[in-house]
Amino acid sequence: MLLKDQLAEKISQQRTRTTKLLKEFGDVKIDEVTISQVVGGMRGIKSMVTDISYLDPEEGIRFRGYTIPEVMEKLPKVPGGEMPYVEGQFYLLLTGEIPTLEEVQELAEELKSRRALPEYVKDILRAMPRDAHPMTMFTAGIVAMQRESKFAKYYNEGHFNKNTAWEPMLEDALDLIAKLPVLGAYIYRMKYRGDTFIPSTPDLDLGGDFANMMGIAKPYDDVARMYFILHADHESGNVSAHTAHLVGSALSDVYYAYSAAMAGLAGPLHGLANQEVLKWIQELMKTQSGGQVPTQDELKKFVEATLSSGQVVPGYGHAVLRKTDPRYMAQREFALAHLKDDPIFKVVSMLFEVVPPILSSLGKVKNPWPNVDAQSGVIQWHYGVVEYDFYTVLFGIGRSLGVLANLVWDRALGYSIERPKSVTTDMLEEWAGIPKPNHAELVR
Ligand SMILES: CC(=O)SCCNC(=O)CCNC(=O)[C@H](O)C(C)(C)COP(=O)(O)OP(=O)(O)OC[C@H]1O[C@@H](n2cnc3c(N)ncnc32)[C@H](O)[C@@H]1OP(=O)(O)O
Ligand SMILES: O=C([O-])CC(=O)C(=O)O
Repeated sequence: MLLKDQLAEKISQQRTRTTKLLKEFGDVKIDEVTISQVVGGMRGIKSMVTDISYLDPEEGIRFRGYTIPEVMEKLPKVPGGEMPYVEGQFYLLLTGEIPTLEEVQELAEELKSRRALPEYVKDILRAMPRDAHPMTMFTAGIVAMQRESKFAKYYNEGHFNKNTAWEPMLEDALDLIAKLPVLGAYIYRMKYRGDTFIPSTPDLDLGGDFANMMGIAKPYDDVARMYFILHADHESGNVSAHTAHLVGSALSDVYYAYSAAMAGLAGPLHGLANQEVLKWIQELMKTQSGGQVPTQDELKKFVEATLSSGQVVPGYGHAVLRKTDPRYMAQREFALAHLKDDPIFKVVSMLFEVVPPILSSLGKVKNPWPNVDAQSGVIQWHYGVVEYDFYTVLFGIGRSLGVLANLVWDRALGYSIERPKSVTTDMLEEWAGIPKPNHAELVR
């Protein structure tokens, strides 16, 4: 496979760099840590390494050094489509090189041969209560497939070797990336389309086949491609990527690591926010404006009511970004071209004007601007995926591209088991110079 040959070459170059850094410069300091960082979710601590993507707080994500518009322009496009091959994004993330059409098509063919979902996974999904959340089903489906792991087999047969461990990891990553769209579409059609299934079609690329299995006409194939490419990676500290890295660092295979990552993505402060945005807009449209597009004033009141009830405004704010998310802008551009008159898109656009000044006025929100989740659901809704519970599954299909590329590289570079040090509150107080509490004072 062209991908594997190119990757092998990159790995050998990168190993030299990492070995030199560790051997000759291992003691160089790159950060200092404060109490507020330790208590506050390790925000900003430079403690992980990845070359797959990098997030600048002002600019947003770059995939292997390329901005979103560059990726969209440079990756080979699917014939007859507006968007690039999703497979090309995986090629880029894994190797750092923009693939040729031939390289992407070879990878697409390879993935097609790995799509089949084991029957027992379908049985497990069917045995679950139909009202289980789609992310519960998605996560369960992934962990159930762990018995297929080629890495686990290689390890269990005693073949583990730091030089070759990336190869069975790559095998597992290819298998899982190929199967996730099938798993996602199966869950969708089982849960929301009365058990009517559409088989995978071998002549379609990953994004095109996903649209086919979902049963949604063009341009949903391009919507799927755009969605998966944009959600592929967001450097390594976000909850889903970090979880996969952590779990994988124990030499757990791709299935264990990615199902754990999906459990994190299912949290409302992370990936689930895209479902929350649509749910919240639906509530607004039902209760405040009788199904019509609300006025700016109604919108302001609704946002203020959300905040005063102690909830966050979903789709706004970010742990690292300090500007509007370029993934929001890329999807907004698509929406302006394809669904400009959609009433929900009008609300989404009005929120872009109304929410930031309100959040800024609170004086505590570090980023009042929208993130990716504020814009993705409306596009899905427009093309008929109105079951917003499902949106995080879409995110999970896309996120596999970056997270699994990282897991392959983790093994290629022999990264260690992750094990940061925890400290006690007594220790923090001592470092802060706070006198030890006197028992008599505490009782009073
Ligand atoms: C794909 C993704 O995961 S993107 C993020 C998706 N999540 C969301 O959209 C949920 C809404 N947003 C949020 O809850 C937050 O902005 C997060 C979780 C994304 C980031 O959290 P933090 O890094 O802690 O943000 P920040 O430092 O700005 O928080 C400071 C304060 O502002 C509040 N805040 C931040 N964003 C918002 C928001 N959208 N609405 C209301 N309050 C907010 C925080 O809750 C915190 O309040 P507190 O001090 O009373 O606890
Ligand atoms: O970077 C983060 O913390 C959250 C996010 O936007 C993502 O993972 O896509």
